[in-house]
Amino acid sequence: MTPAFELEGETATTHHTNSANNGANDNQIGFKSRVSVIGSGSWGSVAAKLVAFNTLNLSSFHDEVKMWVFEETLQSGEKLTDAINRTNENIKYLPGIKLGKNVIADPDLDNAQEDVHFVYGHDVYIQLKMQTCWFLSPPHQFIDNICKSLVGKVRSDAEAISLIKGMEVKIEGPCLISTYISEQLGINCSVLMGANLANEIAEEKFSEATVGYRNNREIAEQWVQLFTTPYFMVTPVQDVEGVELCGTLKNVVAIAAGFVDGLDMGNNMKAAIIKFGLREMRDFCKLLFSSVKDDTFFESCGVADVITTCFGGRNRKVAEAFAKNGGKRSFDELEAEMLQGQKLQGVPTAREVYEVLRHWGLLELFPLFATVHEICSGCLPPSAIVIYSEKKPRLPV
Ligand SMILES: NC(=O)C1=CN([C@@H]2O[C@H](COP(=O)(O)OP(=O)(O)OC[C@H]3O[C@@H](n4cnc5c(N)ncnc54)[C@H](O)[C@@H]3O)[C@@H](O)[C@H]2O)C=CC1
Ligand SMILES: O=C(CO)COP(=O)(O)O
Repeated sequence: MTPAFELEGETATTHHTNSANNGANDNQIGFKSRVSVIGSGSWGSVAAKLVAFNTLNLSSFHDEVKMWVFEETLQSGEKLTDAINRTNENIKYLPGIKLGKNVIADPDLDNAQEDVHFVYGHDVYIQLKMQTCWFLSPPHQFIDNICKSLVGKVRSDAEAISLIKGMEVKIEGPCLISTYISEQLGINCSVLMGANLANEIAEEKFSEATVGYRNNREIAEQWVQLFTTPYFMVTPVQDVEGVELCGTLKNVVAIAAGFVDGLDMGNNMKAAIIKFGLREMRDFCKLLFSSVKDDTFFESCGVADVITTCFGGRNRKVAEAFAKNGGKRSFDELEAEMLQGQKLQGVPTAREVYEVLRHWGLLELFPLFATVHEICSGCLPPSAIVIYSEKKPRLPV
């Protein structure tokens, strides 16, 4: 389509009204959606790269992708945001990878929704439902503060997608991050999960992912379009809870796999852990949401993510070191030393799952999940991943 209308220096995609009937034909104006990425860790940066590649080619989106950065000062004295904008690389969390010139790092969360006035100011019919798209990718322990600082600032028809693997535990029970975002910001929130080790996708090695959506297939298709590249294949699944819980719970299984590696117990044992883990993932999901579909476990967000994280993820790696040290060095210490600012999700998730299960009196039914937390918190030695008390097998066999 020939661009015919200039707005603030940018071309819109459809027809313009003349000044005499300004307003009368406003509903013919197509607006471009703007994408903001909230979070700039290794995965947030890769996600920005994927999306920025697509916004350049999709006429319905603004080229620019703003990426909110939790500001920090690098050892050189330079601010991380300045370094990203100077080099077009996230030199701390994803060094060596160009993000795309249209990715703009910004430390001010308010700027992530700056087009609100732009859109209201022109009082137009919104052709695209997804006028402002967000996706949120900070580690889950930080989402609370981020949402609080966004409350009341996000337009209600914005669409969000969460890439966060984790969950919130409230007094009344567990709460999915996507639900939490929806409740806090009053917007719809889909999820994207999958076997997605960030460093591999950054190097454009092939990977699959799953978009979990609630009921709007059209929105899901837009997310698929925004993320899909020749090396990143995205499948929509109408099971937001199943997709998100798979992404969340597999990190606990990966910690167990790391213990097995640290204890040099072999690949067969690790495969057993993966099997037990998948079973507990399924049971936990169904306990929380009977709507969760069996097929979801066979998508990238399910078995594929468990496998890749149990073999190549950070949770596995740090848990291996923890077991090798006989549990004498804490996860916090090892995480700081080995990951240099990157964050593990498996340890806090294991604690959260444990709290939920204890609250419901169901710990006995989830021996793998329970044992992982008890080891992480120092109540049991790493070897308890197989042998619990009195040398009885703790795993369900
Ligand atoms: N890295 C990966 O391979 C993948 C990660 N994920 C998920 O993506 C989410 C984000 O993880 P990553 O991008 O890997 O992060 P990361 O672990 O690489 O980096 C840590 C991030 O936390 C931020 N941060 C530190 N303190 C903060 C604070 N007080 N408030 C807000 N942010 C703060 C840092 O700026 C940095 O962006 C997690 O839920 C993770 O499970 C999902 C798929 C792949
Ligand atoms: O979620 C991930 C891969 O899909 C990343 O896992 P780790 O955080 O263990 O690296």
